[in-house]
Amino acid sequence: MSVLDSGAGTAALACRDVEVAYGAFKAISGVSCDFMPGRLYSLIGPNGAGKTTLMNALSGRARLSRGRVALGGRDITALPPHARTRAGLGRSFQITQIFPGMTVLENLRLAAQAHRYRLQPFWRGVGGFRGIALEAERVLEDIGMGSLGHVDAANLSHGDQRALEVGLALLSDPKVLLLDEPLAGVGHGDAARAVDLIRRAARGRTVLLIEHNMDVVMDISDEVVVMLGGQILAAGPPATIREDARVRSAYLGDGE
Ligand SMILES: Nc1ncnc2c1ncn2[C@@H]1O[C@H](COP(=O)(O)OP(=O)(O)OP(=O)(O)O)[C@@H](O)[C@H]1O
Repeated sequence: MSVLDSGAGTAALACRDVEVAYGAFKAISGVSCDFMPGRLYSLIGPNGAGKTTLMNALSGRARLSRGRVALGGRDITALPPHARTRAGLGRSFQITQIFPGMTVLENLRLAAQAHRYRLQPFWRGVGGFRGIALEAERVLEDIGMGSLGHVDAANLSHGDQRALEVGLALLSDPKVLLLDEPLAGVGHGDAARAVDLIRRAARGRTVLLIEHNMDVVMDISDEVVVMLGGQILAAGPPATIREDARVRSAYLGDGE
């Protein structure tokens, strides 16, 4: 099913006629998408195409000048980012949100605690603390960093820091996960591990990924959404996108 189809069951995340304007300049306009449950989507396009702006519009970090966003059929257009997270929309944290001077496990525990507190502000008790510790340890294993729990987060390799960022996003167990360039700065040797992590993170959830590495995009995606000039140029399975003449001339054929 194409991301541009509508009315074919409830999308995990959807937007309709979304526009984000900075003054007179429309960074994105007329963007409508359905991201279906359990599927992995990559958002591609040349620099300045509007990929990050669309992701910000979905996560609540960019103000819409027009359009709607829905999560599991519920209109979340008016919700701020933290309320969208609580509703099941996760986004990978930026590297600056990892606390250096704290271990990997402490970072995960702190994020788990913050998430629980947002869900239930008057949450208390030893059982709760135990739950947090278990959640942090589960995610630590999920991101393949079981042996690095006691390492200072500041001393992690770039690849491990990106993996920890994904782990922080997984603590809220989101139904939909937005990942903005999770492979950025990851060395060639770590890329296969990062791809494996994304695949595992995608199990049972919808993932939307911004990624510049075309080999990874074509390998990992169920569907590829191509943006150009603030609009969606094409969307479909990797094989279809690879053969699309408009996409080739706009993007794939431009030497990237
Ligand atoms: N806060 C802002 N104020 C003004 N213009 C902005 C702002 N944020 C983004 N833009 C502009 O909106 C357009 C889309 O930017 P965006 O970052 O979404 O593109 P992108 O596809 O993510 O690019 P890249 O691959 O380089 O990250 C660009 O022309 C950019 O300069």
